Amino acid sequence: MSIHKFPQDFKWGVATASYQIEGAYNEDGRGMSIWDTFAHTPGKVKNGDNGNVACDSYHRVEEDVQLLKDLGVKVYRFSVSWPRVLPSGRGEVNQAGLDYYHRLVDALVANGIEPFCTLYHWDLPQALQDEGGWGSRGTIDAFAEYAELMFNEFKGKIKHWITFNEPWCMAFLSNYLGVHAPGNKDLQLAIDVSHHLLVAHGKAVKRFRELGIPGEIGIAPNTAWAVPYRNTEEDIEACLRIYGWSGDWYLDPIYFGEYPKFMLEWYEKLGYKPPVVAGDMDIIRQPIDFIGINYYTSSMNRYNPGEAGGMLSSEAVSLGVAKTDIGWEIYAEGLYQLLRYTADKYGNPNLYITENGACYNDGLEQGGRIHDQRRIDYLAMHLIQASRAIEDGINLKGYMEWSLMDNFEWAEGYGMRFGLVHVDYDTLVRTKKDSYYWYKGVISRNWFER
Ligand SMILES: OC[C@@H]1[C@@H](O)[C@H](O)[C@@H](O)c2nc(CNc3ccccc3)cn21
Repeated sequence: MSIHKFPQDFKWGVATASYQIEGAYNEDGRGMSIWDTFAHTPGKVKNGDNGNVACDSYHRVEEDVQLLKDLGVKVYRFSVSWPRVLPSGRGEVNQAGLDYYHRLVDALVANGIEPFCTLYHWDLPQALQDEGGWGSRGTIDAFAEYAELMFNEFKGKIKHWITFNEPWCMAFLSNYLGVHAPGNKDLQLAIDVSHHLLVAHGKAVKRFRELGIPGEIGIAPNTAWAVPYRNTEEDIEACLRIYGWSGDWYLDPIYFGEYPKFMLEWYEKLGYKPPVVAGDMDIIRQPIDFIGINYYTSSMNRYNPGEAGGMLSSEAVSLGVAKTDIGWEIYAEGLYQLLRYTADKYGNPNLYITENGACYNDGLEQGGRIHDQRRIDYLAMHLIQASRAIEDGINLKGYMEWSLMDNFEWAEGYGMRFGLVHVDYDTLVRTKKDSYYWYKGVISRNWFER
């Protein structure tokens, strides 16, 4: 057994997202989002689930903040529903929507919890999608205006801002693979979306600086680590393309002002390229204060130019390790390798683990307890790697576990549970799981033994 310690000022937290927990999808002036449209479309989400009610967090601010206070977190990462504050995506503000986030932020601050605000966690106003969504350059300025509204409204209250959660999901999962809203399957569109969101990110960061908003701003790519099947150039390059796809493709323009050459050449070989307009790359490369790392799993990849290798000629093969209940392989070493790679490539910037967690669908036992020992084991394994990274000089500043509570798991619906707190979706009763108490202990001690 060893002791795993963390710095005194380490920011322990948990994360959620608006569409996954709020509900109240058609209340108090909220506009429709692309996820309302997608989830209401038969066949898109398992069991026909949707976020109409979700965890009803819109009506349970005090109850949920009490869960956060009891847990002892220093920060709470949540996202804002853009159509709740701007029902049409731009123009008329919905004051009731802003009031909800003021209630949440004021309750957090009153309980000594720092709000960590994600501006965009996938719920684009449907009105903007009707004009082309992220495939249209018009959405760039709409986002910049939305961001400016939120910066001014919460100036001094919210001091940690994330522009986008997982650009790869916004672009490729949603517009090339078609798994998420709006469900397109068009590679050039996905490349266009990637570029437009990067320009939107840059414009928002630029306004953040120009407005003199106190605090820090960053972005949270979902960076998948990949292990080469064989130590060959072909398999190593197949791995480079995997995390180049979801990480470097977004972080290189921000840190270096240009897309990664090896990925550009790959796409151009297939006949695709980003729709760069003069001046775009200078906007994108606004300096940011941190990178958010969302890490869950890794893959083992090998070169395969055939169908199994897909668009990147990179085929995933099993790591031969245990999987969580959603089928993702458990590979904690991948978290360390990803942190190392990111620190080495981008000049050891401040990093937060903005998401890390596990899907285990343990249910209520006799006596109302939920014994999710597998989640505790998963978290411990990954926190060991986080502590190792800090000891190796990586500027890891915090860890936000996904997620505070079970919630709407996108195309999987409510069948996949990631929460430290169990939610009964019939009664909406919250029940703390064993992992909640374990994580509470880690936070209070700032170390753990394993
Ligand atoms: O799937 C768990 C969470 C999800 O609930 C969060 O909203 C999202 O930010 C999130 N990202 C990942 C990793 N990337 C990913 C997302 C969707 C499908 C496959 C992988 C996992 N998660």
